[in-house]
Amino acid sequence: MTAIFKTLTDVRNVMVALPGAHADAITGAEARNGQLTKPPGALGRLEDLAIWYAGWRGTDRPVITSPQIIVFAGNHGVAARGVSAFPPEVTEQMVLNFQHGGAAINQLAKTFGAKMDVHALSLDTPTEDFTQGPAMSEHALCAALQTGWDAVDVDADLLVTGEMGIGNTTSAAALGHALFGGDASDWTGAGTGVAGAALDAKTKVVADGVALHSAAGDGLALLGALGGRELAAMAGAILRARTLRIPVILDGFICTAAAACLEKAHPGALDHTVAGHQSDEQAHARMLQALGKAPLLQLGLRLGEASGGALAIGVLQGAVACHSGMATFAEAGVSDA
Ligand SMILES: Cc1cc2ncn([C@H]3O[C@H](COP(=O)(O)O)[C@@H](O)[C@H]3O)c2cc1C
Ligand SMILES: O=C(O)c1cccnc1
Repeated sequence: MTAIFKTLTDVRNVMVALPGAHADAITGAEARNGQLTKPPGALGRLEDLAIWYAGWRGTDRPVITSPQIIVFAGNHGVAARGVSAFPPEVTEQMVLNFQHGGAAINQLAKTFGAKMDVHALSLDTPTEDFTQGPAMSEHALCAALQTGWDAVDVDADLLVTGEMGIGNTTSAAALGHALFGGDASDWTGAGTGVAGAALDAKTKVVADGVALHSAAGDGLALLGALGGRELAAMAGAILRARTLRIPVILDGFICTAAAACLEKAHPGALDHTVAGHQSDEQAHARMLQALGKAPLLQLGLRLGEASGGALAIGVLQGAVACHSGMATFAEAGVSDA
């Protein structure tokens, strides 16, 4: 299925018709898991992961051959408020770095055999400062969702979405606060290294933005009011992956905030996703908890770019390789209990 997003109604129409996992494949994978040459449960969470992956791929013995990583980049009007330790031009400079293979995510994509695509979204036109009005119009939001939707390789069998956008931890914090409540300080963190009075000012920007837009509407409306083009594109890609039954590994705080908008708009929209890691950005743990997602890794990363999600590809590859490649007790002639 493909879709053209002209208005948010078009997006909502897709969200009410999302496919689920294949029940037969789950049943088959559970049965196979019970016959593999290991004590029951000895592969811990890898067993659940493999069964989850099998369900979405529709086979009890899946393989992962074509992981895709997509990094979306966008610029933020709110960056003019001094909310980042780095200037906005770094967004475009890092896009060039991605294209030349020099960023952390390039090395991780290569390490885990993933195809990596980079999409820069209107970098010369930052979103509006969300303390003054909505970050994006409905038209701009839909265009960014569409970019993400179109970026997914229909032949991929695993997707990781990531981002680059100076100022986007402020957007993600505002979304967390608007979607899940609490105080602005619960959701606002260091990002690239903001501390002290600058962190207090960043927290106030988050509080002001959420106060202005708290009545914007559902998760999609809040994504438009407080998000950024790269966040909307990640949401669009995650949604497309769901329609294609491509499992998704979420990256850090910003990716999770974008994904959370989908879950809030339509509970269950993230059932085809796992949390790749828990970022060091202080509010990521809270956001994962609110979504009921237990991270696969916790390595103290606070980078974004899809880096934590990329590392988790290796964990999922390991889980699926064991599940699909191991001998059963009967095949190996090993006595079971
Ligand atoms: C050189 C560099 C590379 C990055 N790669 C990811 N980010 C990360 O930092 C930014 C978010 O932090 P804040 O909200 O504080 O601006 C995002 O671009 C994110 O992907 C980077 C940041 C920098 C400076
Ligand atoms: O968790 C993240 O994705 C993150 C944290 C800090 C800075 N950039 C990204």
